[in-house]
Amino acid sequence: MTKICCLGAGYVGGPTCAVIAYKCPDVQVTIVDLNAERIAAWNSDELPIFEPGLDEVVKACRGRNLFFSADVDKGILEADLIFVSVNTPTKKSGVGAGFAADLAYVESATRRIARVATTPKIVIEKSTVPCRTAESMRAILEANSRQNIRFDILSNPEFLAEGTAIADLMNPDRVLIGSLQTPEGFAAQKALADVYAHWVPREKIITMGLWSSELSKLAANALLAQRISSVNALSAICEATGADVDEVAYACGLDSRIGPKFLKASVGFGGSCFQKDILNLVYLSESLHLPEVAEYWKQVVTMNEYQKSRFAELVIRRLFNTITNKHLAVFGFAFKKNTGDTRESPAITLVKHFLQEKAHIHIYDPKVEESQIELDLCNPDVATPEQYKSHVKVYNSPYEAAKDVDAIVVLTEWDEFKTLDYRKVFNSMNKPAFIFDGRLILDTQKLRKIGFQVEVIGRQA
Ligand SMILES: NC(=O)c1ccc[n+]([C@@H]2O[C@H](COP(=O)([O-])OP(=O)(O)OC[C@H]3O[C@@H](n4cnc5c(N)ncnc54)[C@H](O)[C@@H]3O)[C@@H](O)[C@H]2O)c1
Ligand SMILES: O=c1ccn([C@@H]2O[C@H](COP(=O)(O)OP(=O)(O)O[C@H]3O[C@H](CO)[C@@H](O)[C@H](O)[C@H]3O)[C@@H](O)[C@H]2O)c(=O)[nH]1
Repeated sequence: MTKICCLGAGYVGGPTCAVIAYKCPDVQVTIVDLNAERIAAWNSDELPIFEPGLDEVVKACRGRNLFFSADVDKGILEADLIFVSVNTPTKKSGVGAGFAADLAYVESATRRIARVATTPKIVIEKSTVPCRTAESMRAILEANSRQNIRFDILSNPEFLAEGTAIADLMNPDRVLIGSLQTPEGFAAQKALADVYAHWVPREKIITMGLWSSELSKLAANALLAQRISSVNALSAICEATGADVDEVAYACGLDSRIGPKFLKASVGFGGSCFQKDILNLVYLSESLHLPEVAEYWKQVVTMNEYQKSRFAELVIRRLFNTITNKHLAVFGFAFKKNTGDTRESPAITLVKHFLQEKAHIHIYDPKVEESQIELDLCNPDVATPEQYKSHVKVYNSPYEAAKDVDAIVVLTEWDEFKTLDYRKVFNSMNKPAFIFDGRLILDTQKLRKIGFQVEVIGRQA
């Protein structure tokens, strides 16, 4: 029986390896993590992350061929294939601070594999890493291995999006496997391809060299984020001219060369990946002495910041140029719908702007825990604990959150926001009652008929 171990039971390691176990009953999968609390949650009825369909997958194979454990060494010792799916955040200090990926977790995981392994291993980079990281991993493994053990390194970047992770994993557009172009590299590539081939058609499993595979992951995220910044840049032109950004995106998306996906204007993209991976690409370009290339990609992030500030300024301007002591309901705190993840959520930046203006914020999100909101806002970058206590309140219902507020600001595109009883909401609000749709999901005509003052990204009032 093939044995797989995954280092890192996070948003990627958990769902990815759970789906492997689900689709490959003949493979034993053990997901390990240094964080024992997270492992305990994976072994409980309340999984540590919310992802549609994940519960069913985990419950179907946990204890059968899927195991969650804090015993990292045992997982490494027993496995034939080891996924490294640890976090690679943007560096906060030192060389490359604010841009480069912090590879400390990848390195420490690699050193642990080298120290513990007693049999040959195929080590698979699942984390998103800068180009040529596999080379450093190989050097560490070869220099630190106790006996003369063979390690083969593969790059197998993950393309799942949160909120649709299980569907993406069950039916991926492609599975990418990079390896050294040597007979041993090809053999390792085949061993991993055979696992995916349990459910992914062979023609969707594509293979290439290590460096192309590593770079493809950064490139895919950069191209996706670039589309959003492009449509958001157009949204500013629409607001100034009377064009409608949804109509413009629709017209452009019908061109088969452009395609309709990822052209939804918004208050800005969030999530743990886009900004981090573009900054990583910017750093890589600078390191390669390609300043024009670096500047080009950096603009995608600059535009995203501009979009968030632009929206905050719109709210303040429409509320008669001051929101001091006004009450605003923030609908949605997650970075997108169908996830409880708040990493780099635009809501954090928007609330920061509002708190700087001394507004009172009522937050409602169907999936984000109050403790998470406090963690995100109560930090030196956003608000002091006193400010948080006196100016932020988290609610369990959108109706409660909207009571006695001057404005509602929609920041996440949760489906439930489309079908609320807005007459009831309107009646409970201060007048004039404003609603700002940062996700273009609401029926503005209906809202105006009720009496709301409505503002939408990418459309004139
Ligand atoms: N979140 C996504 O949607 C997504 C999608 C594709 C790729 N990625 C990439 O995948 C990687 C992981 O992302 P994530 O969102 O799952 O991160 P995460 O923070 O949710 O999970 C990472 C986990 O790794 C654990 N860890 C760190 N060092 C370890 C070690 N030495 N041994 C065992 N466990 C260790 C941490 O405790 C943590 O639980 C990142 O490189 C990210 O860029 C993320
Ligand atoms: O047309 C769009 C599409 C998305 N977004 C926003 O963009 C952000 C990212 O959304 P999405 O890409 O759907 O979610 P992620 O989970 O961040 O997934 C991205 O990042 C992952 C981590 O690298 C990759 O694996 C995925 O392929 C890539 O889509 C969110 O704030 C969305 O609201 C828009 O504003 N407009």
